[in-house]
Amino acid sequence: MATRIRSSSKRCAVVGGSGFLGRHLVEKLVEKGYSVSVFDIRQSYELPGVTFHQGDLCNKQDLLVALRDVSLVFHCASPAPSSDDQALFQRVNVEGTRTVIQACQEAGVQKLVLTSSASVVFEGTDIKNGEEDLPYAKKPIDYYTQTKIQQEKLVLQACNKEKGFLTVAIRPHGIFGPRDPQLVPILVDTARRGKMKFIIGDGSNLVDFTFVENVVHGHVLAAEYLKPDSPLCGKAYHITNDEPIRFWDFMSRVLVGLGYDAPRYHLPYSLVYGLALLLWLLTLLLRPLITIKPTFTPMRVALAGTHHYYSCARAKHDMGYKPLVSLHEAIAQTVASYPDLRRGA
Ligand SMILES: NC(=O)C1=CN([C@@H]2O[C@H](COP(=O)(O)OP(=O)(O)OC[C@H]3O[C@@H](n4cnc5c(N)ncnc54)[C@H](O)[C@@H]3O)[C@@H](O)[C@H]2O)C=CC1
Ligand SMILES: CC(C)CCC[C@@H](C)[C@H]1CC[C@H]2C3=C(CC[C@]12C)[C@@]1(C)CCC(=O)C[C@@H]1CC3
Repeated sequence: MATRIRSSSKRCAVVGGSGFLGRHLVEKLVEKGYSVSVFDIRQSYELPGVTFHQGDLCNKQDLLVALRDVSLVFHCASPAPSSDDQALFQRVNVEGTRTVIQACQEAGVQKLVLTSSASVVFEGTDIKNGEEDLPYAKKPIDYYTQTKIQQEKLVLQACNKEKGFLTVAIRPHGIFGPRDPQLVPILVDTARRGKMKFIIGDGSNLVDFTFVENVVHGHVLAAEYLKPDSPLCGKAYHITNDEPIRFWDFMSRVLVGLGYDAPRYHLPYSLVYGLALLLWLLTLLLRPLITIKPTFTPMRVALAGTHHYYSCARAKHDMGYKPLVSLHEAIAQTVASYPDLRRGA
């Protein structure tokens, strides 16, 4: 490891800071008096007090410039799960994370907080109140998750108290909130195309949806509690709203809030999963000729039709985590933030 440069504990960098979660995190850090550098392949906004560095996290030289004099790094960059590009996930989430770790060590960064995912233990079957010590999925639901597992292992294994390099992983689940490019837009698009009429399964499956501000709060707490003598070193933490909700109730509340009808008709889970699998195989076969982007992928069907909610008791115990915004309030704020997605808009 290279010679350490003394850096202020209030200087931090957010890798992936132009993204949905990253930008919310940057805004909170600025509010809390941190001086923030954003490192991302794109710049999506400007904010006083924030320095932007555009580059690919697979390039160590680019990273080193952004990490100069920084003591704390948040790594929340990833290709979008929907990209379904195996080589890209491997390059960015695995090789790129290795590069982020090396760059942090060379730049004398003391703390690295990774945004992992609760899905690293999910294999498409029920998880009820899952704790962090569940084994990693042997058959992850997609390439994205497969590389999130490898990424988390790399970051946690890099924790080294003797060398003064501390790491921790935050595992959120189903992040939503203002400016989210995934969950609400995909849901509304599906509704607008008349495909949100069906409930997959009996509709009783409980899932965690986590408001982005609570996810940010978990990251900030993790950074502040990560010290050589703290239990956080080299560990993973679930961060959720701590209010599991029926998947289809959540979808209905968002849809109805935006003026659409709630799904009503039930379809058997195994039928929909089987059809999604067939469609996925078909898209693979046809890929050289045409690109099809199915709405109901096997991954989405599994996420929509099974129980998967996680305990955040460890985060409560080790870093005093408590969600700041209730699910009720979070849904209201989210719905109000999308006037353009309202029915008829
Ligand atoms: N959205 C969700 O429901 C969940 C997300 N996560 C994790 O949270 C993190 C943030 O996710 P979101 O904010 O939703 O995604 P996002 O797609 O909005 O943000 C990711 C950012 O990473 C940047 N990025 C991608 N490849 C890069 C590269 N090679 N070099 C530099 N920057 C690069 C993108 O430009 C983007 O700004 C990700 O690590 C994701 O795996 C975990 C659980 C749930
Ligand atoms: C078309 C509908 C049946 C459902 C639309 C909603 C979905 C787009 C979302 C419901 C659960 C979400 C989720 C993720 C992405 C968006 C959903 C599938 C993740 C896969 C994002 C990345 C992660 O790390 C895990 C998330 C789990 C929940």
